[in-house]
Amino acid sequence: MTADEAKIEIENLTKEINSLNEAYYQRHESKVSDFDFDMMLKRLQQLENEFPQFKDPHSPTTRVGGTVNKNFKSVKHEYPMLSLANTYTDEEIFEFDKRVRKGLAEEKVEYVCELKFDGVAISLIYEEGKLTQAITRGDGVQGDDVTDNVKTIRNIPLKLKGEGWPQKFEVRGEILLPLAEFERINKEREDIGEAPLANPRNAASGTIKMQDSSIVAQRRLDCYLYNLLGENLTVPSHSNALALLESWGVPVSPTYKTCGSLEGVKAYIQHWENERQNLPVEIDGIVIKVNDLNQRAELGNTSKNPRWAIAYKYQAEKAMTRLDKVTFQVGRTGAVTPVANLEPVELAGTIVKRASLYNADEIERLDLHIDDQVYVEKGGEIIPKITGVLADQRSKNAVKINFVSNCPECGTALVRKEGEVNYYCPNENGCEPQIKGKIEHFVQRRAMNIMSLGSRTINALHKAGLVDNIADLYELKADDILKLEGFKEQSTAKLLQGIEDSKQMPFEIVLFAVGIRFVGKTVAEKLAIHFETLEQLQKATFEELIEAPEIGEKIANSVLEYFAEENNLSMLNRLKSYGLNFEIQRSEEAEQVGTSLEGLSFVISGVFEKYSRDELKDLIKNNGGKVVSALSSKVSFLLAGDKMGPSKLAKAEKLGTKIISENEFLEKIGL
Ligand SMILES: NC(=O)c1ccc[n+]([C@@H]2O[C@H](COP(=O)([O-])OP(=O)(O)OC[C@H]3O[C@@H](n4cnc5c(N)ncnc54)[C@H](O)[C@@H]3O)[C@@H](O)[C@H]2O)c1
Ligand SMILES: [Zn+2]
Repeated sequence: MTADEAKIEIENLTKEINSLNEAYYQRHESKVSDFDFDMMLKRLQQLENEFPQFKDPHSPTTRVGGTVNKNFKSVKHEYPMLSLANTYTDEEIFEFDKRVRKGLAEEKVEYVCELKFDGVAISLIYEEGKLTQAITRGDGVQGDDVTDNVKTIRNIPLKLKGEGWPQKFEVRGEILLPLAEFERINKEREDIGEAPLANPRNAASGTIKMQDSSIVAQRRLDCYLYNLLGENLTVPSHSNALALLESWGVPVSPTYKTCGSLEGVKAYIQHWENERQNLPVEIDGIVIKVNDLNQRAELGNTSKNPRWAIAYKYQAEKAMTRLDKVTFQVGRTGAVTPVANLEPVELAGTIVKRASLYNADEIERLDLHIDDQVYVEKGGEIIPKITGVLADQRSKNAVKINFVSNCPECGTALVRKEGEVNYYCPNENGCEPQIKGKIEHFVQRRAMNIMSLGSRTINALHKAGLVDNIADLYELKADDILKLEGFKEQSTAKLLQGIEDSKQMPFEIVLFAVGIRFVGKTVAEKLAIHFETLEQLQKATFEELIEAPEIGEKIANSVLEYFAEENNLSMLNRLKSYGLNFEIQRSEEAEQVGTSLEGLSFVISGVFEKYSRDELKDLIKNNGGKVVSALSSKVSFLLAGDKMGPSKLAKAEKLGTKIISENEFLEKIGL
């Protein structure tokens, strides 16, 4: 390689890696696989070693990849938060061990092996046994203060157990989105027609940087801690430090192991290579660390990594195959998603025929052509995805794949709303998959649970002209159903009974089942509890909607749009006339325990520390008080939490409504 060639390659790699880092750390997106990324970085390192004269002083090989975000207060780390050197091969583990022993003049070395959790790094600061600050890694020198968000993570202790902790210390670890939770969130996103989150790691890093802590709290993040730092720590080794953390109630994964030799390290790597499938969280490898803290100090750090540790990464399984074509699916909400149809190929023990392509931008980014050779990979994603295209193997006249401009089902021109990645078919009431999808959504187990109504029956009913929307279900007659193929007396009676039983479903389920965009199961529950009746929900203004707990602008707008549609109103009216529930059923057992609030009415606003808004609501009612949703001159108190809207405060002041805090309120009822 000539110097000129090296210069060009160094420049190109530097540029590309910087841009991948930016996507990864700022936008929580992986444009290439981690393996490809690591290989690019390694190549750059090699070239820089050979041609140091062309090395950019800010080269990504010398810096920790993350960045600091302007939306958070940035905090300088007391001790830099470094990255880890990584490898995918046994030989390099061997080399690492050799380097370590040489650096320690052939002293005896003990290693601790840990799982390499695939989430986001976090540093927690405890003072007097209390959690006072949580900071992201950022660029390694300074990070973002995300304390409010981290406090919502249930297994992170806000107060330590036991005693004898140093006055101030730091503990570092990884915040993760458990796989089950990742799947739950994606199921819910599917319910409301939103694109799924790509993988647990990117979802965790996106979540921890959210501005609204209440949304963070809904996503049940988890955390494992693995590093204790501070002045005047008396522990001699890392394994002692881990034991100490455990005794204080800090969540340490019990999977770590002390190994006296490289053989032990290798056995650990092998064990977890298979066993990791059974973990509730994702790992991307294991970390090997020198145990003795004095030896660590002797070895020291480079500008980017400690010299006393290395990560062994497992490679995601990958396969190459041919792209046959791209088909376009229309969902219940009208969202059109592209799917890659592949020549079947084996990947991680299963045969893969399809891969998700997410949206139009993804097709464009991959620059896909028919018959392309593509790489498919299974990461945290359930459906495999295309991670690369062999563009140089493409024939000259290959046909480029473009996103369709009309609905593949009904031909209507697709629309793309500003700020959204998806294209939609706007023909809500005339597009087959949307019509059937809405009915399927309504009857599913998690909604109205009419299990006698499968998608084949829905198809048949629709084809026979009996059912065009969910309200039509309640007008079905035995005679009509009996005319359908395969229906006898008994199956017909069962179907009608299932429909009849669904009338008992509570309001919050009905609200979810009717399929308002962005109103998933949890959101429907929140809306039902807050507004109590359909009538009140329907009357709610934008301001009143966003006042409801955990309801943001996007949901508020979608609810408003839904009720502005004449078709929806007449359908709701029909459902009401058939006897479906449109009012919350308050449990009668909620006993009244006191009368101290009799004759008083309350508006609750903001975020509270000790009780949720619903709990506060119950406390008011149980003590004889009344909760109302809007301020007026008749309201006795505004129970105000954090982050209350300024307009509400101004209104209360104008009306002369008394404002009380959570603590004052609790005192009032003797709690
Ligand atoms: N696909 C992409 O586009 C892209 C872009 C940038 C970075 N990346 C990936 O991210 C990596 C760089 O990120 P990085 O600097 O955070 O390195 P890293 O994630 O490979 O390793 C360092 C991190 O590992 C974590 N970790 C998990 N378990 C640990 C344990 N038991 N002990 C110590 N640390 C533990 C810590 O958060 C630490 O900061 C790259 O190697 C690449 O794989 C991918
Ligand atoms: Zn259509």
